[in-house]
Amino acid sequence: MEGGGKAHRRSENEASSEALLICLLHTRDAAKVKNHEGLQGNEEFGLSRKTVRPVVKELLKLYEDNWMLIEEDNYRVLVEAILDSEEQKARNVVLGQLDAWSEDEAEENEPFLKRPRLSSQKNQSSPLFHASMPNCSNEVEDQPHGKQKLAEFTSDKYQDKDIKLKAPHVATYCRGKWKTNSSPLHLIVADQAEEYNLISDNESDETKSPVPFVQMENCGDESDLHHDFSGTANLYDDHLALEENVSGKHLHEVAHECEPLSYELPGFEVSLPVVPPDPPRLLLQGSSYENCSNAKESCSIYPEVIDLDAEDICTDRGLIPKDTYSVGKSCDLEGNHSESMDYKNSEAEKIEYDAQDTLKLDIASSLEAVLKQVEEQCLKSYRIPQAGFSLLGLMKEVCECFLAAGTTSTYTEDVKPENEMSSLGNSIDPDSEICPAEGTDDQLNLFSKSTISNDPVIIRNLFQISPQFPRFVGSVHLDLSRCRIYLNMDVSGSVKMDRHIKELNSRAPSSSEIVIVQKQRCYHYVKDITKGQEACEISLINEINEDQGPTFNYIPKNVTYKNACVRFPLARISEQNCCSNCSGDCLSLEIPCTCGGKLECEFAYTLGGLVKETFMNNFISKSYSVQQNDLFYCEDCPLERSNGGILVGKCKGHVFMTPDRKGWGLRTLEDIPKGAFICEYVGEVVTSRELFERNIQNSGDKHTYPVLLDADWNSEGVVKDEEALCLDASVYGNIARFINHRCFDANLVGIPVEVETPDHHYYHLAFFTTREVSALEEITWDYGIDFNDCHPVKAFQCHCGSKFCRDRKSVKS
Ligand SMILES: C[S@@+](CC[C@H](N)C(=O)[O-])C[C@H]1O[C@@H](n2cnc3c(N)ncnc32)[C@H](O)[C@@H]1O
Repeated sequence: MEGGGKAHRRSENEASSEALLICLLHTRDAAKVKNHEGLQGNEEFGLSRKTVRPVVKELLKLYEDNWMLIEEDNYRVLVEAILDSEEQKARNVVLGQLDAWSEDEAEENEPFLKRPRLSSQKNQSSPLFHASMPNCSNEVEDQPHGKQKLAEFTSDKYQDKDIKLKAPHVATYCRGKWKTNSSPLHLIVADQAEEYNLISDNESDETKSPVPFVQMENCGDESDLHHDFSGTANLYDDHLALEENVSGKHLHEVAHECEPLSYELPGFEVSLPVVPPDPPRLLLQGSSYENCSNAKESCSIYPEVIDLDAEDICTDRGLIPKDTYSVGKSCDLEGNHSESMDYKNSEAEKIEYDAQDTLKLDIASSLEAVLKQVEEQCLKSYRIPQAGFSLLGLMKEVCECFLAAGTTSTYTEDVKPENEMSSLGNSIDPDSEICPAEGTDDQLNLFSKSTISNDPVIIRNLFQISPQFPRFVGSVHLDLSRCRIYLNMDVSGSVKMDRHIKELNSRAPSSSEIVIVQKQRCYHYVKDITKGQEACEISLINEINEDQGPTFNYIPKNVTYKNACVRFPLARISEQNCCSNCSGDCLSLEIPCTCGGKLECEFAYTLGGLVKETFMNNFISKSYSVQQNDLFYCEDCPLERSNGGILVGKCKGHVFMTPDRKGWGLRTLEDIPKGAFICEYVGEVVTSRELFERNIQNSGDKHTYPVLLDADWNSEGVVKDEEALCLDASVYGNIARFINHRCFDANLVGIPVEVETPDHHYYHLAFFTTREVSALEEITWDYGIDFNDCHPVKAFQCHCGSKFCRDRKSVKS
């Protein structure tokens, strides 16, 4: 029944539409069109029902019988579709190459390859950015633009009540003795659920900016990844897979998503079905690494060269890609790459593109005819005086404009390349190598070194400037068909162009080539080193060398190794220091609970969850004595919350390879206020004896700087060394194991915090910021090492860079 009803509606719509169209052609007045009764059969404009009907039919099919979409903008869609259809018919006659195409076929195929740009869309960026992932477009609508999964360190949602803080018992082992370290420790934590927007607010405006990142993120399965890397195919798909894309969308959305690149230059529309897929579907970026990581744990994120070589593109049916054409690469844990994108497996497969030989226009063999045709159309459509007009000349001009724009990063209003990049935490090295081109000819190098700006060019802007760019199939003076454009995809997934376009002497002239090459500097990226064990993802990135990260096992919480005794008799704990009502929000109580009493009715945390400044300052400056400190515990401190997964958020810090010989380090991607909880130092709880044995086994090769927990500090006697508890994060640990040392002026302090009930009474080491920390700043803590003392474990040479550096050797060198 439903089907019948639908058919009925369609029929009605068709009839109405024909009438409306005819009326529209006559009046060009939507108001009059509204009242269209009795207009059926009007053929005043020579448009027969036969002409109109199939177009209307297709439009209705395309818009799922949503007549409103067709009706919008004074039926412009319909009019354009019919005109296109008629034009196509005319072209077919001129070319004499479309004999096999029946009129109906032409009507069916052509109108939907060219989407009318509504006047309101004139200033919009290329809709291709919206359409890069046909199979994902529906999801995109619901996603925030360019949101990156990063986390937040601040904790303004904390409603912590009392926390129980103890004196720091971080210690180092020296001369067979543990030294309690009065220097702070530190560490990192991520929490909360504020998403990080990779693009500016402006950019997230749909009308101004593409949504490359979003789209890819939303398509996070493996196949999507492949799409990412094979952007060319995607782009092509976007044009051709119109019908697959437009399900039930508003016309504006549909047009925005599906409009072909060739819109501005009408001549290109002819070659839409046969032009090679638009290469830099830059949308592959953002997502590429995301998806790559989704599929695998880590990867080298860059695709292999995508070379749209003539041999790859031209087939016996014209410029149709071979099966192997799209060459997105995926990678496995070892960074091995494998071909991941098979054109045949792409969305384009759905398109009647190369499947049934329906396209018989052999443009490869008649490029001149096509150009001629396009020129004619340009002349006709734009009333260009014929003398001197040349399509290739026009293309050249566009291309040169693009190239010129590419030398500055200020060619679009909404481009903020540096900001974008820095917000990603990816430093853009001005000295980074430009990928060498084959057949380099300095004379043909469009960008001399001196004119190359250091600013990255975000590729999407390229499309904003010249949506037709990938479609250049020839040139007059500058042989664009032989140019390669080198694109780099940075670790954030953004594609940057190296503004390095060179003509290739060695290449056959009939191909457009877009080459995506991996930057020579090796990047390594792991999306989430926690493997999903934390509430937020914590990525690892190496922009410095090929090190792919240490081998260790991520654990979100301490684990107890063998003999470590973490269960202490309750009798050892001063009960009056424990608050039985601590499970609630102590901070909100009018009369502070017992927990606060021990801190002179001062709670350690602000309502925002930061460690209070007074407490912090006291803590840092105080000379701690174990026995002077009371035992506290609290179930609602930031640390506990993070352990309980309450602080669900997206990590806003990551592990990175330091450039200054410290190995891996940890840095924030956001500004962090003073007193913010960063993370806990997590590792294996071992006894000092066990640790000693480990060090022996490691033959002193490994630098292990364990934290001495020394939990039994409330007992009367002195804790024996062999029973003292330590945290060893060398094999099992969390992100804190990546925090490097800095002498004295580190930006973190480690504060012992008790978060468990007394029968699990050892403290946790929580790291808090000692000052405001800026985005991209490395997070450090003072290990408390006496570099000039002998140490059972081979000490590293300190490269902390602090003017207070205690390592004399380092200071000298
Ligand atoms: C807890 S790990 C920190 C993460 C470490 N950088 C890595 O790559 O895994 C401590 C080790 O980092 C290195 N390190 C930390 N701070 C350093 C500094 N200021 N100068 C030189 N090396 C440092 C030392 O090798 C030390 O043994």
